[in-house]
Amino acid sequence: MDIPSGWSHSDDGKALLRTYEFADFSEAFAFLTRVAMEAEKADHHPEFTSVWNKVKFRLTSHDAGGVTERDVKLAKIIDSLR
Ligand SMILES: C[C@H](O)[C@H](O)[C@H]1CNC2=NC(N)=NC(=O)C2=N1
Repeated sequence: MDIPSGWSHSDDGKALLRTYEFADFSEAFAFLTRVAMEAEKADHHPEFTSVWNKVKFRLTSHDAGGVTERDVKLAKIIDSLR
């Protein structure tokens, strides 16, 4: 499966990973808010961790137990919101 550039597969192959860095926490959180609204629309939700100016995503399809086209689509949406 082709994945968008900037994303990688987790070691177990079950998720797509990407870390974004921002100027500060406020920028990072504003980005997360945009992602949250689009994830709701897509009915596909990212796992994420946030530490000050960095946001790390892990995309997987729980029902399928791995990466599907829904994750690839969400990755592209997230990229478009950066
Ligand atoms: C019913 C609804 O479509 C499912 O629960 C969705 C919601 N969001 C989801 N998000 C993610 N990342 N994986 C899923 O399998 C998933 N399932």
